[in-house]
Amino acid sequence: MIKAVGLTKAFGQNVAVGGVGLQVAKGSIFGLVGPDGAGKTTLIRMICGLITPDQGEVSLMGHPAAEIEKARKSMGYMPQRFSLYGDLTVMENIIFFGSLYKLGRATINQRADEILAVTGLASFKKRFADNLSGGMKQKLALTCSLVARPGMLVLDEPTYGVDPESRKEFWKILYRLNKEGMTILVSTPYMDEAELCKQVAFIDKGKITAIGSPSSLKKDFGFKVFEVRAGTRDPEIFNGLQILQDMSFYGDKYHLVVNDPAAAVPAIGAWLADKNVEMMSCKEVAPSMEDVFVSLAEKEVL
Ligand SMILES: Nc1ncnc2c1ncn2[C@@H]1O[C@H](COP(=O)(O)OP(=O)(O)OP(=O)(O)O)[C@@H](O)[C@H]1O
Repeated sequence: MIKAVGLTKAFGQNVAVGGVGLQVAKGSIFGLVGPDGAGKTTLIRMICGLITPDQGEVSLMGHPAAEIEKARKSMGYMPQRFSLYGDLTVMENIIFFGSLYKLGRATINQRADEILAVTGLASFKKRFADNLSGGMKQKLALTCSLVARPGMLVLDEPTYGVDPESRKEFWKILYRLNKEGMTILVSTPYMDEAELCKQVAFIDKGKITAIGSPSSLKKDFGFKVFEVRAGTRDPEIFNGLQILQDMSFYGDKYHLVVNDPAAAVPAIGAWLADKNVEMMSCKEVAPSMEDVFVSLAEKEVL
């Protein structure tokens, strides 16, 4: 459904996206996953034909860049900052966006009822958008993006800053839409959302570092991960440990990615003992998406 080859975009000296290629298959939920500033928005905007790449090409639903307008008709796009009208009600916003697609009022009303039932906003039709919670605003933005019944939906960080419960609800809606046949490309900085995608492309500093299903990315991960609880919360306590490949710190536990699992437990124990820090537990765990991403990201010296 989406094919991008060698996409590159620089802003002055800053290469926001450098030579990115990816393919999103029909029926997929494809996650573009990476931290703030990684290049997700720039890449999505090139894919949607909203900015012109310096190099590279996109085809959407078989239409090359020159005919991208044809593909746009069957594509929904929810930008990072979706412009809802705060002084219009939920229903008035939907009518406004539906009329942009030249849909008649009867069609908009019928589709609104269907989509509002899915997005859980049916009882808020008359509420002003300004008076919705953050999560509900995102659901309304999604509803507006769906009113044209796109076959493919592109969402740029739709759950950024939304509370965890609302994020879960939002993803349930995406799953339901996908089950009904919609192809979804979604960007996110959240690793728990990466786990929910059928395919994931990790993006870091404008480059794709890996593409695959969450299970294959974890299966192909070449290192072992040890979860350590220790009598300190110093995020830098393991800096300099030789077997250490990468590390993530979660407040009360460390995830140490190591290149020599046989030596890991004694080496970690000796390291902490040397610093007079108690090792409360140390066990091998399955790698998380975050472990994989951190290890693939450009290395900074630990
Ligand atoms: N219009 C622009 N002019 C100048 N620099 C830009 C512009 N748009 C993006 N950039 C820069 O390109 C890089 C990638 O930004 P982009 O917004 O694509 O990343 P992102 O992964 O979507 O992050 P975020 O979630 O923070 O928006 C950043 O360094 C950003 O400052």
